[in-house]
Amino acid sequence: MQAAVCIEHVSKVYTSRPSLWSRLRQSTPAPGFQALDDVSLTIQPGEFFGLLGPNGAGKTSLISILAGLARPTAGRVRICGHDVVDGFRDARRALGVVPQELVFDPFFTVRETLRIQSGYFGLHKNDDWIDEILVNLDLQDKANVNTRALSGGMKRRVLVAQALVHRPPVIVLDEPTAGVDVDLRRTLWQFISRLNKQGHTILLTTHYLEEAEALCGRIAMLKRGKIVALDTTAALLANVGGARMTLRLAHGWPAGRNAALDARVLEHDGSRTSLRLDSVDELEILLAQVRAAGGIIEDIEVQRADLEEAFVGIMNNVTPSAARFPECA
Ligand SMILES: Nc1ncnc2c1ncn2[C@@H]1O[C@H](COP(=O)(O)OP(=O)(O)OP(=O)(O)O)[C@@H](O)[C@H]1O
Repeated sequence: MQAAVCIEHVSKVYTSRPSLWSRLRQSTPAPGFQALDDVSLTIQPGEFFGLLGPNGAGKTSLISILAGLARPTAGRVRICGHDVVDGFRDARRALGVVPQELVFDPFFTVRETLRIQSGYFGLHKNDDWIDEILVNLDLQDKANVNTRALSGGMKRRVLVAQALVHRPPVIVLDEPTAGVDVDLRRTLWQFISRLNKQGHTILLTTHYLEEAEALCGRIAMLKRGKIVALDTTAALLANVGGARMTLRLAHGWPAGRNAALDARVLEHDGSRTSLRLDSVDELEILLAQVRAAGGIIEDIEVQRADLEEAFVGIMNNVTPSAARFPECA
């Protein structure tokens, strides 16, 4: 089966143009900034795939390369078999991108904006599908409203609609729910999930890890431009074990007293320290070890492990990741 998205050994280095001052001084130009470092991953048709990472990890850089807005410094990307550089038009036609930034031409209504976008793909009688998108995104009342008169959340709906006008088999959503109310989130995810069930491949970046956990079948995590985890959501959750225990300690964590205990630490946050708990049976043993190490426990909270756990653990190199890089079909 041909991959929906195939990313092979992609690197991206942003080179800064030397300033006039440094050129006059004939000083050496600053080295480029490596935003992506040998990234490889394959997304199969029909997958709901999550791309996660902290701010600046390289998610938008990767999406820009997918969309043909930036060129990789090394490596290649194919969308449904089309190279994003050599076969730009076909690759772009196979892709619908919901960008992070709200950018609109302020002179057009919502319907005009969607008709113009359809025109870019040679679709001149697209109103039936445009109407369907408007209804599904609860935008039908705004069809004839100028985009500049829309609220931020409404504008984001229009961005989603714009990405879908040409019914792309692959839909990329770059933080689509940032600054969006609960209603739109629900409407948006219902619609996107339905498109996914109809066979569309979805690539989602988000900082809302509970959304990624609920929606994505597989997840890749990026850290400083490198993939540090790539697996099914279920496997990533299984790696973090049973639960997280958070302790509030009177004099902070007794670091360096018990190496095995230190290795359990997921996160320190002021007087609170979170530990990995593999099973409930361990609770009493760990509490006894903390006390024996000199920790004075003031409060205890136990939570089931979630994707946030996996994310924090992997980013802090605590949780083993299962990075596998299958070849593209
Ligand atoms: N045009 C550019 N020129 C130079 N550096 C850039 C450029 N675009 C991005 N960067 C840098 O590349 C790194 C990755 O940025 P990118 O926007 O891809 O991260 P991100 O994972 O999408 O972050 P966020 O979650 O904040 O959106 C950052 O350090 C950023 O400052």
